[in-house]
Amino acid sequence: MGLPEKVRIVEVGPRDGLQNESGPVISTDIKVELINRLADAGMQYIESASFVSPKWVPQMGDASAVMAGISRREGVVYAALTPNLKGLEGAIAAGVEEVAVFGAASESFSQKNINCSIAESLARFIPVIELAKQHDIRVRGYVSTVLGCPYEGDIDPAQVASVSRELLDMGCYEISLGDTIGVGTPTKARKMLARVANEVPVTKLAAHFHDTYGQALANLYAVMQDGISVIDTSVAGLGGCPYAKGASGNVATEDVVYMLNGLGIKTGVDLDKLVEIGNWITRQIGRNNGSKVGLALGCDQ
Ligand SMILES: CC(C)(COP(=O)([O-])OP(=O)([O-])OC[C@H]1O[C@@H](n2cnc3c(N)ncnc32)[C@H](O)[C@@H]1OP(=O)([O-])[O-])[C@@H](O)C(=O)NCCC(=O)NCCSC(=O)C[C@@](C)(O)CC(=O)[O-]
Repeated sequence: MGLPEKVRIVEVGPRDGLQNESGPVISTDIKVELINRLADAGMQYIESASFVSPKWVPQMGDASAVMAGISRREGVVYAALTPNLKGLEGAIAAGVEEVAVFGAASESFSQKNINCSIAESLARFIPVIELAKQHDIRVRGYVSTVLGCPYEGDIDPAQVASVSRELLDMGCYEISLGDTIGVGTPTKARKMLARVANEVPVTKLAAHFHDTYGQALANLYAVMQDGISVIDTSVAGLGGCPYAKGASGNVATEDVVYMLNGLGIKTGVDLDKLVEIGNWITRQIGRNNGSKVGLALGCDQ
C-alpha cells in the first residue's frame, strides 16, 4: 500500500497527557493556554477535556471551564471524552462539537477503567451516540489494550476487531486503536491491524500508540505502510497509564511531526512552535520532556 501522502494528527496531550498527572490539579488557565498554543501551532484536532467522574480522574474535573476558556479557532476541532450520558450532557452544555467514547479489548481493563464489562460499555455507548447524533456531534471510538493488557497480557486481535466493528456499527465515524501500555512491536501491530481491517476499513482507523517501550515510532511507521493516516499524539509525550508501572505517555507529537517531515508527509504543523510548547508545558507541570526531538531542538529554550 505504501506511505500516505498526508497524515491527520489528533493531539491528545491536554486530555490523555494531563489526566494522569499525580501532583496537584493543573490549573484551568494552564490547560486553556496549552490548547490555544497547540491550535496556534497548526493542530487542527485537539482532544481538550474529559467529561468523566472527577472522583475517578481528578485532573479532568474542570472540563466545562476548560471548554469555556478556549479561544476557538475556525477549522480546529476541540473534542472531549464522554463515557456515558451524564458525560455527554455535560459536553453538550459546554458546547463541545465532537466527543469520543472509550471501550477496551480486555475485560479486566474495561472493569478497571470504566467499571463495567465490555458488553455493558458497548450497551452504554448506544444512547450516547444516539443523543450525540441528535445534536450533530460526531463521535469517535477508542479501543484500549489492542496490543496488550496490564492484567491479561496478550490480546486476541479478533477481540480488537470485534469491539472496533461494534463501535463502527453503532455510529462512531473513526476507531482509534490504543496500545495503552505501549507493549507492541511492529510485526504485532501490523498483524493486529490486518485483522481489524477485515472488519473496519483502514481509512476509518487511527493509531493511538504509547511509547512505554520506545516502540511507538517504529509501530507507527509499520502501520502507515498498511494505510493508517490518522495518528494520535501528545505534545512532549505527556501522559502515562495509572494501570501500568513505568508507562510513558503517548508518542510525542514533536517526534511524529519530525519523522513525517523527514518522510515528506504533510501535517500542517509548525515544529518549532510545538517544541516551544512542549518545553513550556513540561516546565509548568514540573515534568521531564518525553520528546527526543523536543529535547534536541529545544535545548536553547
Ligand atoms: C465511567 C464512570 C463514570 C463509571 O463510574 P461508576 O462509579 O460506575 O459510575 P456511576 O454511574 O455508578 O456513578 C457514580 C458517581 O459518578 C458520577 N458520574 C457518573 N458519570 C459521570 C460523568 N460522566 N461525569 C461526572 N460524574 C459522573 C455519578 O453522578 C455518581 O456520582 P455520586 O452520586 O456518587 O455523587 C467512571 O468509571 C469514570 O469516570 N471513568 C473514567 C476513566 C477514565 O477517564 N479513564 C481515562 C480515559 S480512557 C484512556 O485514557 C485510554 C485512551 C482513550 O486514551 C486510549 C488508550 O490509550 O488506550
